[in-house]
Amino acid sequence: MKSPSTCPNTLTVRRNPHRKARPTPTTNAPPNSTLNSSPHIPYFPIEDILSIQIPQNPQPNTPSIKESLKVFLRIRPPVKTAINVSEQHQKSRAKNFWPQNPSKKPNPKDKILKKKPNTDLSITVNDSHSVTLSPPLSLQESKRIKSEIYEGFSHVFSIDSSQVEVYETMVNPLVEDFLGGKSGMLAALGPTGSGKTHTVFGSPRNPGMVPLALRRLFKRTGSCGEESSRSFYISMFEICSERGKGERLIDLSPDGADICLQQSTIKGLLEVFISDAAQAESLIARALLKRATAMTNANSQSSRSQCIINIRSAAERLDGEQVDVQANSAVLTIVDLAGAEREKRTGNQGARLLESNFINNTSMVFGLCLRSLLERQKNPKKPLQKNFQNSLLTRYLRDYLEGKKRMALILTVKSGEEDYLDTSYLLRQASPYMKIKFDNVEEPSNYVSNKRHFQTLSRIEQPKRMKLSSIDPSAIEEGKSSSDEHQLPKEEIQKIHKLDDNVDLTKRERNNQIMQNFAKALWNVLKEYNEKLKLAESEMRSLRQNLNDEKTRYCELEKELKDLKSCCTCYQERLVQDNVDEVDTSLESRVKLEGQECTSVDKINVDIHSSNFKASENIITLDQFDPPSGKLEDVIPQVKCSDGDAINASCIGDANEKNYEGGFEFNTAVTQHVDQTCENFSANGNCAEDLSVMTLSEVKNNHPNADMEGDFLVCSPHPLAVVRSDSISSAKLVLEQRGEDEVKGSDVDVVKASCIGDANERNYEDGFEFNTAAAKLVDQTCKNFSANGNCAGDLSVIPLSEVKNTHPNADMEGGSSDFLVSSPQPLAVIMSDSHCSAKLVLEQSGEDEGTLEPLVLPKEVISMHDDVTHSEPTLGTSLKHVNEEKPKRRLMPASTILLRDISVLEIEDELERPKVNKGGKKLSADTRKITQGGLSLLRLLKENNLRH
Ligand SMILES: Nc1ncnc2c1ncn2[C@@H]1O[C@H](COP(=O)(O)OP(=O)(O)OP(=O)(O)O)[C@@H](O)[C@H]1O
Repeated sequence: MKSPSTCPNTLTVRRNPHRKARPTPTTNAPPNSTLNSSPHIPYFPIEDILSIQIPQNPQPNTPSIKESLKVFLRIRPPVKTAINVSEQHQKSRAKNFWPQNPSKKPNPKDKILKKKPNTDLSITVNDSHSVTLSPPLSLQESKRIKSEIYEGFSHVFSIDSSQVEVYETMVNPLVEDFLGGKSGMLAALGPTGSGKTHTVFGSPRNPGMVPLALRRLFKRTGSCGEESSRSFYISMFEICSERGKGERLIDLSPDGADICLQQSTIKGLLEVFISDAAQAESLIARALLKRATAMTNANSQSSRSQCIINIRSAAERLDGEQVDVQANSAVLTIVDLAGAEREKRTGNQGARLLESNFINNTSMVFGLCLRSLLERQKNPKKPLQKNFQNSLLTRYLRDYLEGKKRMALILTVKSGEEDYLDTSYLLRQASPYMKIKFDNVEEPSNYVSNKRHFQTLSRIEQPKRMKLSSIDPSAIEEGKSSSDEHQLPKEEIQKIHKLDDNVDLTKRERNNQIMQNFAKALWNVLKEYNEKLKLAESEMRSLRQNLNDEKTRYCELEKELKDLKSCCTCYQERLVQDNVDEVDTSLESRVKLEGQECTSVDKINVDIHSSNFKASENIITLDQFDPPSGKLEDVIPQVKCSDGDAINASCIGDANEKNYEGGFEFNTAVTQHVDQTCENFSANGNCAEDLSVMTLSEVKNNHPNADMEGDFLVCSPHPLAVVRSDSISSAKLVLEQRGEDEVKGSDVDVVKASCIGDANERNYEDGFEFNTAAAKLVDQTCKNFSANGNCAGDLSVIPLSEVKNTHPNADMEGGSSDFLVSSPQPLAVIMSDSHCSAKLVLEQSGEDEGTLEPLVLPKEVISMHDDVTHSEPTLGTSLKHVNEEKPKRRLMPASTILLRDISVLEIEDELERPKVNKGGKKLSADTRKITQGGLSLLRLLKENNLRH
């Protein structure tokens, strides 16, 4: 046994900063302007508000209210060793039945326990602000733990301090503040059995803080000395563990139903109207009976839940009636936390142990919140940890734990040596709390600043007023059975019924305040936006001005450019170059030329680039021309190969300068045919195609290897094309059908063909004959190919030299001067530039492409040209020479070159010749040269010539 005077050899002083609390505010609450004011609601001072310049930051001169968190320490006197737990249980059972009968006098038989002398105390009070904690000798020796001094407490209550003393020092200031309109919270913390419940609720003989506060609230005397007729609402609930897994809220009021926490608000919590202390104490006694308690090794009646009591004032009106000023009334909250437990000491097992965990966790979260608040106050940049989210208790007390509302802590510890560890743990944990300051807590609600008022309002809807209709009968009934004194007076009930009328008034006033503040904030925001808007507008105006300037400059430059272009002679060439560049990219797959676009075949706008055209207008619409006199088939025998029904054709016609009309006649015929074809094709919607026109010379400029001269190309690349030469000595028609569907199973009706016709001046008809034959051959080939449906292909023109390079096995003649007009997928027509030879190469694209052997045109077709070959040997040779220089790509068959010289055209002679067999059969030298179509064409040309 250690002597109390014995001091440890070494001493550690744990210093806490000095308390900087302001003196407790005066208890004289300012007059409640809200309640005393007339019910008339003033007009909304919008003008005044708008003229207000709200400072962005608080005035530096305004002193900020800083209050330290008040931390009190109470030491429970040591329990007499003779008292065992069961005896203690017997004793403490009375606690929960408190007050059994407030009128009942203390039983003189009740023994007052004599305290053991302080022989084995681990904690001693140094003064009203500090204590010394001494480890038991065993620990001092074995673990070399030294004594520690804890100081900085708001007040340390001596071991034998009475409840009243504690109340007066610790709670009464809070109560006075509460009456003055300030909310406040007191929380009791400490290890199990240290006296938290005793301090908060006490016993019938030693009423704790709650009953003492209630008595104080109702004992507030008026100026005449009589008791005031104040009234309050009280609510109580507990948070307990639900089978160790979750947390559960229980309303402890007599008629409490299910409640839940939403944000920081308890939904469904009943508030009971109380008008006198006895009634209130009775309610609390009944609530404590409901509270979860259990016997542990450390406490015979250990609280197993966190218990929260809220007292809210019902404001008084001048006429003496009470008004529910829930909107802005203060709340006094007292929290009795379940004590932290060490398993070793409590011996808890099973469900009890789970409860222990819940209790310890809650205490830990509560402590973490306080620490986080402290760290935030040390370093405002540090974010406030959201620890409060981890338990219902801390969520509910969030405003307090974030320093928005005042609170005080009462730490309870046991003084025994065996309690050293518990005490030490608590004091170490709590010692930093004293540094916590409240610098922005709410002011009394009737003279609050706007900001603080908002903070108050964040909790205003938290408690719900209990419906008297539901509580009264039970409360009065039960009150009768326990104590007649605790009945709610009927007059009070009647009074309360009248309260509802006044609630609206208060609410409206409150709304008014909210709106005013809201309007101010909104006005400031709007002002800022207005400034920004003005800035943006001026910026936009200058940008718009810049844009206009730029536009004007652009227009001027464009105009200048146009003028320059019109003056510049090389512009035309450049234009051609540009157009042909594009053509170049598509030559591999099709003949695609740029030019004027038309939306339908019926309205073909031909953009004439050539100055050879004498037409005064630059735009000539083909449909302006008279229909041709002859049938198209007469002019273009190839048409027959598709029977005219399902032909999707590309027609190319050439005409030279002199025979312009003839050329157009021809083209008109072609166009008409195309129209007709289109009509036929309109069923599958493929006819809406654009036509374009450009000179072949333009193409040639960009494609120097293309064997063309001065020709015109009017084309609708998809799928119609009309190419007109500016030389009447050559004409070409390309008939083409596209689309996979047409190919399949087609013989005559559905033809997938690529037909190329060449004709020179003299052998024009032959050329068509040849092409007709070629087309037929292709048709035939297509038929062969239709089985695998690969016949859909575009036309392209490439020189045979290229084919030779890539297809060395191809049986072709004419060397590099040959042309290949091909439908790469899968048809290819290769035509020689020599009249004596012509070839058709059938080729399948894709992987098989290289494996197919070129298809040689039947002899009878080739032989058609023999005469021509013989008659024009030099031209073929010369062409070869030309092509050697330009080995690459050519758009038109070389035969067109052979036909270029209009001067050798003997139209008269040609007209005299007999018709050619359209089937491509070999005819006599005199008759086979000109077909009926050729005759028509030549007739037209002649007529045109004659006209000129
Ligand atoms: N200051 C005191 N004076 C006399 N008795 C006290 C004092 N403090 C506590 N006691 C007694 O100690 C016992 C335990 O106290 P109490 O139940 O209040 O502890 P607790 O801290 O609430 O424990 P728990 O956290 O387990 O609920 C009670 O019987 C109580 O009457």
